[in-house]
Amino acid sequence: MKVLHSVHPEDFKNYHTQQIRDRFLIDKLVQPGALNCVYTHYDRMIVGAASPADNRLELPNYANLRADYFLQRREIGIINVAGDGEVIADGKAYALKKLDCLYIGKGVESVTFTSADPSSPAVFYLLSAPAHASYPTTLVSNDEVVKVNAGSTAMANERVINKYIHAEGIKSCQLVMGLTILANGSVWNTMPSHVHDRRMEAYFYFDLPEGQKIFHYMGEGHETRHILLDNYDAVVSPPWSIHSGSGTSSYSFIWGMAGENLDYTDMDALAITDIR
Ligand SMILES: O=C[C@H](O)[C@@H](O)CC(=O)C(=O)O
Ligand SMILES: [Zn+2]
Repeated sequence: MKVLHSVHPEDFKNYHTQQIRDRFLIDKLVQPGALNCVYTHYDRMIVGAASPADNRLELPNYANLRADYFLQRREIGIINVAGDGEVIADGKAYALKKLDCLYIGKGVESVTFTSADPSSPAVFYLLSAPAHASYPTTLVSNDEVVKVNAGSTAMANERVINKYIHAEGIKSCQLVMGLTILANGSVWNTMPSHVHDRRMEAYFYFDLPEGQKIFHYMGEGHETRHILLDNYDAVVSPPWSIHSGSGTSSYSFIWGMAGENLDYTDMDALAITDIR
């Protein structure tokens, strides 16, 4: 499993384009018929994707983990962003339509992924953090999840925030996870920007039309840089970094965090006029 190491904010100021991409970009995650994971040293979050074709994919026991099985000391959040699929956790099957979320707790030994129709395969985005207690495996569909309206058309940031795994939602040890859908014509996410020193974050962009790009902004609020992303690219955000994006089209993205707490609202906002 590929490893991403942590970066100091003073060093980041000197990074050129390729260094930023090498240190923070997680691309080529989604590959037909394959499961890929990247181990980050930001709160030891593993970022992955499973896209079964006509095959069954298994969450592997990576050598990096030195564990008996993947979830021996970990929990995982799974969101499907494409065709209908199924996840089987220790023999129990869960059907996930697009935008449904499954949490699987520490101690589940076998996790497998399949697509209902190989011509319209599921794409399961995966986030896994270390866990020290076992919480029940829980499926929450997009129909039943808590939705929060944010932004406005005038600011080109009208969007719906869907919160799945957090202090008042699906119970977890440290994983916080959800997804945000931009309204047609809105292109700005997470603007005004914020940081949360107590948690890292990873963004995974999807439903970006072919030929379009995401400008994802990162860095300390007074020292920002950008990185250009494609559909199905993920990017890690260190605790000292803003994480905001604008697209050349509307899009959606999955956000996920791990760290000190499960409080979604524990954020320090920056005034738009203070961003440099
Ligand atoms: O810490 C929370 C995350 O950055 C996201 O939930 C923000 C987001 O989805 C948005 O404003 O659109
Ligand atoms: Zn955030």
